[in-house]
Amino acid sequence: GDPLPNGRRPAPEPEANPVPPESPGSCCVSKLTRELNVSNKQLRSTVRQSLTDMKNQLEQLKDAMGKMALEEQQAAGEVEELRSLYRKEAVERKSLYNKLLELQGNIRVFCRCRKSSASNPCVEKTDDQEVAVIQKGSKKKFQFDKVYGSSSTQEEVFAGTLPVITSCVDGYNVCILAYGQTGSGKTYTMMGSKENPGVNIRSDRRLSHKGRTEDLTLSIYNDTLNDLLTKNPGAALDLRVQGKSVSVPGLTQIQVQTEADILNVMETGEKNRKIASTKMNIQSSRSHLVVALEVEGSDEVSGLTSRGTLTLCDLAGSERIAKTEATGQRLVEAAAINKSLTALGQLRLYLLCVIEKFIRKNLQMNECIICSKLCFTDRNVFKT
Ligand SMILES: Nc1ncnc2c1ncn2[C@@H]1O[C@H](COP(=O)(O)OP(=O)(O)OP(=O)(O)O)[C@@H](O)[C@H]1O
Repeated sequence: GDPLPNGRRPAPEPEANPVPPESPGSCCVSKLTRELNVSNKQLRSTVRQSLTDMKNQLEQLKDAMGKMALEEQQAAGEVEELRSLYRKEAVERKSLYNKLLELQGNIRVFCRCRKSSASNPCVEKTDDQEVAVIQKGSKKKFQFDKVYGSSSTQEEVFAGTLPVITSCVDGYNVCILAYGQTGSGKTYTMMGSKENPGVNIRSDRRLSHKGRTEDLTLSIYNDTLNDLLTKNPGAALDLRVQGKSVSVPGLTQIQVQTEADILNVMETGEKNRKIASTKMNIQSSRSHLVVALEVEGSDEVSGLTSRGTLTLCDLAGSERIAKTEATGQRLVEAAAINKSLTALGQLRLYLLCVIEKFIRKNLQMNECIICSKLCFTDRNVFKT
């Protein structure tokens, strides 16, 4: 520069950014900064890539969910279609099943033989539908819808009744009657023992598995109705007939679900049953025992519900009065028993005539055979 007035030269101007002499520490920092910048860039690019991938995946997920919703809608439609088909099939199956039972005979008679003893006439099962009774040297044969031999088990007899018992769940009313002379095994067949239960307990068990069941138990003694499940079993009840329905107002009704409930109801009923002795059997039951099971069945798939009643009757002994040599109260009982059994027989005849009329009208037949044993002629006279 130009010399100053005082002859001195101006001091040189300092540099705007003087570059400090590089120390070993600052060299390391700049290297690290560079590296940091590089990894920052890489990280940004990775994050950008991940975000793009996630976006793509979200799009795919959205597509998949849309497809699933569509498929679900279609599946729901198919399920509804299958449900309605099932409903139709269930109704058809029930109707065919029950028609089959009707064709086999709406009234069926089974015979269960007991082991013959020296004092009893010899009863012998000759085939599945025939028994022979040998008495005083002569042999008489009788036909039934089914014959159970003297070695038949409780399971076998129950299996024979099972098809009609199953109808109850479909809303049909079914009645099973045990009929026979005193000591012939009616109570054994219907009630059985704790270890080897009969039709009553087995059907109760079976039906309580299939639907909601309610038990009613009553006895009929000398034309008097007694509720066997009430705390006051001696009180007589009335029978009410309204149109086609018969009811006993005030009859105790107990809901049964478990096996313990069933046994409890049966035991209470049995305890309250009037038992008196006769000449032929010390533990002779002198009353008819009626156990009615009201079953409400519902199909969870189709939503259909039905209500049926299974009536199980252990009738009083059907022996002849003269044979038992009954006198006094026993004679009164025997007369009442025989009167009610005769009424039952008359009802059977009436029912058979109704069935015959129905068959003639619907099938236009002049002559028909019902239950394989009864033959009707044109004048409503029947022969066995
Ligand atoms: N199939 C059988 N196997 C074994 N024991 C039987 C059989 N049938 C009946 N009994 C026995 O015979 C006896 C009389 O049977 P049960 O009481 O069932 O006759 P019942 O027809 O009900 O008589 P009642 O009319 O007097 O009531 C009972 O001790 C019973 O256990």
